[in-house]
Amino acid sequence: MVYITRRERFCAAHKLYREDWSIEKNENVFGNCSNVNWHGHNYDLFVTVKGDVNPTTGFLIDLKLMKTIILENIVNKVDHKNINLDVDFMKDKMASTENIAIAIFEVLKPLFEEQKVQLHSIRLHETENNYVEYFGD
Ligand SMILES: Nc1nc2c(c(=O)[nH]1)N=C([C@H](O)[C@H](O)COP(=O)(O)OP(=O)(O)OP(=O)(O)O)CN2
Repeated sequence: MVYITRRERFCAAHKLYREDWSIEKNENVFGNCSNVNWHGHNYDLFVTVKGDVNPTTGFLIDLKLMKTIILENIVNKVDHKNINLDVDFMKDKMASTENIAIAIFEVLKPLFEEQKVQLHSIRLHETENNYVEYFGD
């Protein structure tokens, strides 16, 4: 079993905020991440797939194909967007790093299965110091 990883980057705005709570309660729970007028991050996204190497090509999957799948289905939808408002796969979800990573995994899993490789993990860095890894279970 071989693992291969592609990194992509995107910039996006969000806030951690529940509409059914007061501004004060949001501030108590989410701190400055609840700022009503949004804030942004430069996200680093690491997508890892696993499988067997094709003996003819030496590839697990063509990295150019991996790039295209990630760009078309994730990055083009989130880059320079508002995650709370603009992103279909984040509709009605809290825009935490955990939830974004899980949602990305759910979008990409079947697309890589079509290519006969298995999605192993999503690693999403929201800041230099904070990141989430999701393995699908
Ligand atoms: N469990 C989670 N906790 C927090 C999340 C999250 O997505 N999941 N998100 C945030 C904020 O949006 C943001 O990530 C934190 O910003 P900040 O504290 O500025 O992060 P830094 O790494 O830059 O902070 P340092 O304290 O300077 O390391 C908060 N919590």
